[in-house]
Amino acid sequence: MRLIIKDLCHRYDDLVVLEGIDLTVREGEVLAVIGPSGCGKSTLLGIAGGIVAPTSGTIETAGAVPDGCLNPVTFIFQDFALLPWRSVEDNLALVLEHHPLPAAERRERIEAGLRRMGLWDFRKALPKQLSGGMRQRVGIARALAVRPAMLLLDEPLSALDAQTRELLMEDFLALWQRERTTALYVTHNLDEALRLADRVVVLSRRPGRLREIVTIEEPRDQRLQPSAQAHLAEVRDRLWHLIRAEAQLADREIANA
Ligand SMILES: Nc1ncnc2c1ncn2[C@@H]1O[C@H](COP(=O)(O)OP(=O)(O)OP(=O)(O)O)[C@@H](O)[C@H]1O
Repeated sequence: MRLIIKDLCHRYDDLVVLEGIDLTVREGEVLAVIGPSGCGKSTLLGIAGGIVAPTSGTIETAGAVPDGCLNPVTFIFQDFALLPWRSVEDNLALVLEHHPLPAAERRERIEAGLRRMGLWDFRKALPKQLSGGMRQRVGIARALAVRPAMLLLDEPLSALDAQTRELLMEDFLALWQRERTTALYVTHNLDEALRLADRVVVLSRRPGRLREIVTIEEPRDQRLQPSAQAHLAEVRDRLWHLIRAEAQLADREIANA
């Protein structure tokens, strides 16, 4: 599935948050969105997922959805958004509850999701009994249980320590290798963007406008190899300069206000 955003603007009362965004998330790509704090990244994601109605502009989806897709556009959140009183398997069951599925298929989807994320042995555990990384794995397994056509990820690794983040990045890489699910991935972390994304969108300071789109040419599975490092370091520098310039301008605007 692809997502086509045209001339999108959004404001909360008098606060203009996004302006003139034209953007296509292509079929099967991982598009990372970075930008200074408060520039409207989460708002853009909320609009893409239909939970925030834009002030103006259009959002369309196009293209095929996977067989058995129950919810084409599915979120993965930073805080995992699990129900604390439900076991791991019941958190997965939750997203299937309102769909008329045969019991066997329901069980199969839950088991497949749990096994895929290495959670089968923890299916009876409550979220509080799991580490942060495991909880986010439950969040990912739950998202996958509906066989989404597009994932919307709002800083999914930012609540995790560096080591766990690394492991979860490997999980995402394996996921995208296997399923090529289209993804819009909001992050503050340049290393995550460089590791996971096909393209990186840089938003300006608020109101967020499209500042630049940078393509990362290296195949994802080769980005840790020494031969890729020089070019990735260049891309990183470029992204960092863009972000830093925007953040500095935002600071100056606040100082002069
Ligand atoms: N529901 C809301 N009502 C009013 N203002 C809001 C609302 N949601 C967000 N904002 C404001 O809109 C601006 C953009 O918020 P948003 O969360 O989209 O930015 P962001 O780029 O994701 O921020 P961060 O990088 O800090 O996570 C911020 O100034 C925020 O305070």
